[in-house]
Amino acid sequence: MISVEDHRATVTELLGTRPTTELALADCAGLVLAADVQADVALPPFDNSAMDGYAIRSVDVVEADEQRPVELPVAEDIPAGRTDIPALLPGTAHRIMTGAPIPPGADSVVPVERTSGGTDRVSIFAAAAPGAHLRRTGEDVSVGTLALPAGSVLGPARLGLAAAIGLDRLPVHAPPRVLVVSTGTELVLPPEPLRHGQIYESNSIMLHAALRELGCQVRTVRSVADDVPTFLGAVEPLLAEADLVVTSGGVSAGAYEVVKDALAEVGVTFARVGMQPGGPQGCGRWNGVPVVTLPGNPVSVLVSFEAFLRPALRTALGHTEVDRTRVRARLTEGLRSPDGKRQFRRGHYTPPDYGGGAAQVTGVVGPRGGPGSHLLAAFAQANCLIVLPEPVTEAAEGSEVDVLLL
Ligand SMILES: Nc1nc2c(c(=O)[nH]1)N[C@H]1C(S)=C(S)[C@@H](COP(=O)(O)OP(=O)(O)OC[C@H]3O[C@@H](n4cnc5c(N)ncnc54)[C@H](O)[C@@H]3O)O[C@H]1N2
Ligand code: MOO
Repeated sequence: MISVEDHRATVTELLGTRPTTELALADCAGLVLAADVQADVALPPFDNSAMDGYAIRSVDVVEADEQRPVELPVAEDIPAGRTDIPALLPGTAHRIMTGAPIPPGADSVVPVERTSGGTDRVSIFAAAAPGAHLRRTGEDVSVGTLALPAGSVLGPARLGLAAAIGLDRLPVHAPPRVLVVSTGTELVLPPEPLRHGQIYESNSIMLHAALRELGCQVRTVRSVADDVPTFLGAVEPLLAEADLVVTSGGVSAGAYEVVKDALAEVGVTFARVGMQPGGPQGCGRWNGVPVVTLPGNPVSVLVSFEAFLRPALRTALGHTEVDRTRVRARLTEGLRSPDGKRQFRRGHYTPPDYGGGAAQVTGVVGPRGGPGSHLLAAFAQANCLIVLPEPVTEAAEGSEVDVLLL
């Protein structure tokens, strides 16, 4: 039996590091930037108005108040997008909209609410401090500065910044093309009705969702019969277009272990990992393509994904944070775990309540469902995995345990 750490290290090494590619911004969400990005455009690119109102010289309205408004002729109208901007002459105003360039000569903007709102002449009801409601060139980003360092995870704000400085593509660690293959003669797909002995296929849908969350491109083959020639015939032609193959099922000790039977021949190795669920695992290369074989039980599939594939793929994609957030929490009920195996129980974590009189510092966690690896509905109610280390056989109610937040 191999340890969880050893198998995780093997899978991580197998997947390696993804090469760099350039992708359109819309395809970069969740990926990791592969090189520093300098700004060639300042933000804002020009001095502009933060308000709809009137661009003025502050000296022209120092005396203005509600009782004695200052009236100015409105010389120009400057909507956002106007590119020819006439200078402001002393004793005049330009009507201006939010985001429009400040005319040369103006040093302040009076919001429309503090004026009569006129288009020929305007009464200004309040003095304006120099610089009021102006957004200065480069106050957010100046030309030549580092806008985004390599290693940045490209979330909405960072992609927005890249777009704002005029980029339409970014260098990222290329998302792998993952081929997901579910095996099992018992598997059927809707709308086919279930006959006794059949079940609906669900593992490929879980894996697809989990892989998409990491930014992978996913192709699925949803129900391959437990027959070696059928399996090879369905998967081998697709290998050339895959950077990784992930299979489910057919790897334990039965008489019809299609994945094991087909892939042991080509050099994929199979072993038992000291964990529950997810004991039977395999990995290796098939025609040079990395293959990770997961056990078929649905809960085992998703727990194996969390334990091995998620950290390996995040490493491959250039993330520095590859693990789930780990917290300590008090068990709301006692749990048992097999000796010598790391147990991952599905749980529901409630964070500490810092309010009120008796502030708690530790959250609480309770299991969802038993240890059985077929209990998918219980997993669907969970928000965490409770980790009971290999030597632990009992964790009492009220004791502190490690929790991985999903
Ligand atoms: N004699 C032994 N039997 C089993 C052992 C063992 O060590 N000795 N290990 C058990 C453990 S632990 C697991 S996990 C499973 C893993 O078996 P396989 O990887 O060969 O998976 P299958 O037998 O193909 O399927 C297991 C289970 O999951 C259902 N399944 C499979 N694929 C899907 C899918 N795509 N969607 C939904 N459900 C699926 C399948 O119908 C089975 O019920 O072996 C134990 N047995
Ligand atoms: O190890 Mo199996 O994955 O428990 O059900």
